[in-house]
Parts: sequence; C-alpha cells; structure tokens
Amino acid sequence: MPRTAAVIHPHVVVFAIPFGSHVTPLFSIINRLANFYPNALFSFFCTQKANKTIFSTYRMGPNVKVFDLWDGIPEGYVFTGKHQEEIELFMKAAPESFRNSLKASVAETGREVTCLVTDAFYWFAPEMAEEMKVPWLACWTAAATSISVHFYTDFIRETYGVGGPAGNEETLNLIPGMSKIQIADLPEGVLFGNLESLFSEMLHKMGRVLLAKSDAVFINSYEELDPIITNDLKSRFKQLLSTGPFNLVAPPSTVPADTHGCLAWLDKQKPGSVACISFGSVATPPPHEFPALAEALEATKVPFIWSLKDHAKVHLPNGFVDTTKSQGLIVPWIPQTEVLAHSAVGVFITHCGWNSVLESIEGGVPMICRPFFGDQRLNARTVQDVWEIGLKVEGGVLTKNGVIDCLDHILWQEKGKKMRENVRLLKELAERAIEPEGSSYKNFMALAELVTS
Ligand SMILES: O=c1ccn([C@@H]2O[C@H](COP(=O)(O)OP(=O)(O)O[C@H]3O[C@H](CO)[C@@H](O)[C@H](O)[C@H]3O)[C@@H](O)[C@H]2O)c(=O)[nH]1
Repeated sequence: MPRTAAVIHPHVVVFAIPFGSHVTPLFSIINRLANFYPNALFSFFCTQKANKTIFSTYRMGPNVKVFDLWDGIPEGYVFTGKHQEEIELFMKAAPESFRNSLKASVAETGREVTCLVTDAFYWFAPEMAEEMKVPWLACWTAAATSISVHFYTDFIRETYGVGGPAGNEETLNLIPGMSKIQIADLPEGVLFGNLESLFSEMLHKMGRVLLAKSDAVFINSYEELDPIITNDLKSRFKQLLSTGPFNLVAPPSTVPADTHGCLAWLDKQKPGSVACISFGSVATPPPHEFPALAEALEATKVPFIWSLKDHAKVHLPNGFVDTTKSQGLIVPWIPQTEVLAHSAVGVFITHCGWNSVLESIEGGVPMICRPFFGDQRLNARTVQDVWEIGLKVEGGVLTKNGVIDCLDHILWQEKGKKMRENVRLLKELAERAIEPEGSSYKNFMALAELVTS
C-alpha cells in the first residue's frame, strides 16, 4: 500500500512471533527505529511470556509501548502432547487476537495506525494492512536462503516433485544461488514431511503473499553474505532490505549477566582451544547422541563449554560431569554472543539456528553443524559448502568418531586454518556492512524512512 502523504505522528504497529528466537531480533530493530524517530509511536505486540524476554535485554525507548497478547491457550486446556501444540494453538487464535488487541491499542493511545510491521510468518497481516490502508512491512528473522526457498516453493514442487525423498542429494541448481543446496536440506513442508500441517501451509502462503502484498521485506542478514540470492530476491520483491546482523545493527542495551562465570572460565583457557556447545532455544539432540558427544570430548581432551539444561544431564554418561570437571564447564545458559567472541573459543558445535550462525561468524569461529529441523539444514549446508566455514557431522547425527573427526579437522588441521580465514573475512564484511555507507546501514535507513515517512 504506497503512501500518499507524509505522516506527522506515525503509529507503527508491530506483530511478533512468540516462539524460537523471533521476538528479540525483531524488537531490537524496532527499538532502534524508535530511537531515531521520537515523534513516532511503536506498539509492539507479543505474548506476555515472550515480551518478558526483551525487558531483560533492552532499555525501551519512551515511544515504545509493549502490549501482551493472548497465547491462544483456552482456560483449563489440557495439553495432549501433540507436536507443536502450543504453536498451533497460538497461530489459530492469532488473527482474532491481533485484531482485538489492535483495536484496544488504538483506543488507548488515541493514534490511528499508520504502518504495520510483522514477522513474515503472519499470513493474515496483508489483509489487515489493506483494511487499514497502511503499508505492510515483513520481517524475516533468518537467512536469505530460507526465505528464497519459501518464495520458490511452488517452483520447487513443480520442478522436483512433491514428496521427493528426504535423503535426496540432487541440488537446487535452477534457483539462483542454490547450486550447492540439496533437496535433503530443504525445510520440512516444502517437498517432504507433512505438507498439510498448519506450519507448512503457513510458510507456503507466506512465500506467495510476501511477493504479492508486502511493501518491503527486511531480513536479519547482510547483502555480502549471500549476494546472488539477495540480488535475485531484490529483483522480485518490491523491496528486500538486508538490515542485519540485527544484534550488531541494534545491540542490546545491557550485556547479559554471566551468572555461571563462563567468561572468567574462558579467560583461563588457551586461545582458540575451546569447543562451545549450544543447540539454541528449541532443539535438543536425541538421548543417544549425548554419550557420543561426551565420549568424543573425553577422547580428544578438548576443553568445552556446554549450554545444557539440568534436566538433560541425565543423558550424559555416568560420571562424565565429575571426570571432566577440569576439562569443561556445563551450565544451563551461556551468554552465547560474548562466549563466541572470546578468543579462547576455537569451534562451535551448533544446531545452526540462524542467530547462532551469525554469532559464530561475528566471533570468527568455525562450526561443527548438527542441524535438526526447519532452516537449520539449509544453514548447515551453506556453512560447509558455500562459505566453507565449518563441517556437517557425518550422517547428520552426533557420533563419537564423527565429532572427533570434525574437531581434529577444525582445531588442528590445515582445513581448519582455511575455515578460520574464511570466517574472518565474513566477519569483516559484517562489520563493514553496519558502518555508515555500509549496505546494512543504508538498508536500515531505507527501512526507517518506509516505516515513518
Ligand atoms: O545458552 C544459550 C543458548 C542460546 N542463546 C541464544 O539463543 C539464541 C538462539 O537462536 P538460534 O540460534 O537462532 O536458535 P533457535 O532458538 O533454535 O531459533 C529458531 O529461530 C531461528 C531464527 O528464525 C531459526 O533459524 C531456528 O531454526 C529456530 O529454531 C541465540 O541468539 C543465542 O545466543 C544464549 O544466549 N545462550
């Protein structure tokens, strides 16, 4: 919806996704925009639980108002244990809950909505923007590769056939920039998996509406990282703005508390010697992979720092925690960005969630990739075969010998040296992208203008 006249008192309404690591990245950018434009009001909507996560990290601008949204769980509801039950409940209720809360916010603030910014997942957003006659800007909190895959879903299905085997090594070489991505790397719901699930259908719809209806899509990446894919998307969408890495463009107001003494522990280790292990906020490896990883660490004697929730420690081999007390630190939460930026860290064992990949690049640390679902296999493939800054574990699962092999290559062999050099170059490109005149800085300014002009 193109704007016809300048808005004097913009009211930007923002709909965030309360799951995975979607809330904080979007909030960080909104908070920074609010900083730039004190006369604009930013109303940020997410569930109470998710909103809480941002209060600990960001000092909110006076022109940012955070609204708690219903989580979609009916009173007295008994969970059945169905896969993604909480997400499905929220998503089913989302269109109605956002509509109602929006009305309440307009009544409370006395300001009509002038722009709608949402997580790209919200397929119903363009309809709402059209009703209000305001622009719709969509935020993709992950990589250019994954948004491209959702954009090309119909083409991929027509070309490669729905239900293609998940282990298929055929490459997506007909899609710009994807010549090294294999069919098996695709997120579930594109060609294989449950194509009819709410989530798969939502992503499929998203790919279509982003092209047809969004006034701009902004993503948590920088142009220099995936230039071919980015240029292709730029030629298709009305506006594709790579405004990341978000955590560098809009850094948190406070450094997270290092409650478990991770940084002090790292200070005592040799440069480039430590393996950092973290599988993000959603994924947990299957129980049998814990002993495999633990045995590989014991066998190689590589110092390690492991973000592991207490309840998952039962999967570790008996006595592992005690026998490795001087070798490693196991804590339920690490300040991951700071840990990866510490000079003692030499390798990151990761599920390849997009924030983790970016943080590893920012820290100049090569990765050992054990992806689980969604965009993680795409990210892992890109890490290994496009950027050459890491290795996927053999067979896609953590085995003792597979992990030993990866640790050996990355920490001690020539291959690892080359990966460190490659990741250092990507880190430099990220740093340049956010400087004035850098691509992400310019794109952020373009976004700011769209949101508030
Ligand atoms: O001990 C920990 C563990 C995690 N983190 C942080 O948590 C975030 C994890 O984010 P990410 O690596 O993106 O993983 P997920 O939480 O799994 O992210 C979901 O959202 C991402 C962005 O859309 C997708 O790429 C992933 O596949 C999806 O699982 C990162 O910022 C980490 O720094 C910590 O600070 N300390």
